[in-house]
Amino acid sequence: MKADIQEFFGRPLEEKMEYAQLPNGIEGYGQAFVVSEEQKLDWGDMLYINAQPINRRNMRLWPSSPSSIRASLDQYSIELEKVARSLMTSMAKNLGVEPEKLLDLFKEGVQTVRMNYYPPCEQASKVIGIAPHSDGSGLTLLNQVNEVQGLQIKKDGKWVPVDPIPGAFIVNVGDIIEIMSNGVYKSIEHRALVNHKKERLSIAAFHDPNVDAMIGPLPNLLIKDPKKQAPNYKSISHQDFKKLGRKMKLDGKNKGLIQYLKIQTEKEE
Ligand SMILES: O=C(O)CCC(=O)C(=O)O
Ligand SMILES: [Fe+2]
Repeated sequence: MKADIQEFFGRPLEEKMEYAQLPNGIEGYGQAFVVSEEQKLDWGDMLYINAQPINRRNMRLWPSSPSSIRASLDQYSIELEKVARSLMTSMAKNLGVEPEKLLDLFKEGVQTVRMNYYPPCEQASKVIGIAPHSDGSGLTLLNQVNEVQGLQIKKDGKWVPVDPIPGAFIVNVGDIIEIMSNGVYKSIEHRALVNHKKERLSIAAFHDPNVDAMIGPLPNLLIKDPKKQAPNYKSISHQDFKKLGRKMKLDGKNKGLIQYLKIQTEKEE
């Protein structure tokens, strides 16, 4: 997977443009979160594909060269889905909820894969690879493809670098798990910086519930713990969640969709 994607991004622009995003779509080769003509663009290209369920795949936008890339993506998608489910099983247990209550929402779940390519930039400090955001997913498995540092997470108000460890995945809790766990698990705000000499690549696999799922605090969780009985987030259909998410430019976690869905308690105000 790593070698294939590295090769893909190294191909001439004309070839990559064969898989260019269609108007008003984000699937394919291009840039994410472009919502206006005026905004400053992130310093990176991406290839974004729908991976699961299989009927959501648009093979027109899956590169066919290098010749192994489709098979690699397919295998990658299947294996990562297993990892995500196993992590969610542990998370549900940790919440005191039967794993099926969470896993059922992710059955026939939507998985998308976003491959990021950040070219080097002489003036690296003046640009950003990917602007601060929390993932709108359930769970993200992030793979830093080469050993160029760039990812940072926000911890206690400060940006902390996450060093790439060969063979390791970074697990990001996304907004959907934050909502489903009623805020017990918090989605993580992160961004990617650009290196002034070296290119950087990453692959993010986003694991989302199935298209018909309702996104809201798990009812069983609310019943179980009397202290958590009040939902801290509004419930919304998965489809509306995605529609709203797409309209928002990446602008940190505090202004994102998760903030909009939060039910403010007096304590926090
Ligand atoms: O490149 C990275 O390490 C982060 C990518 C990312 O946050 C994303 O694709 O959502
Ligand atoms: Fe992200």
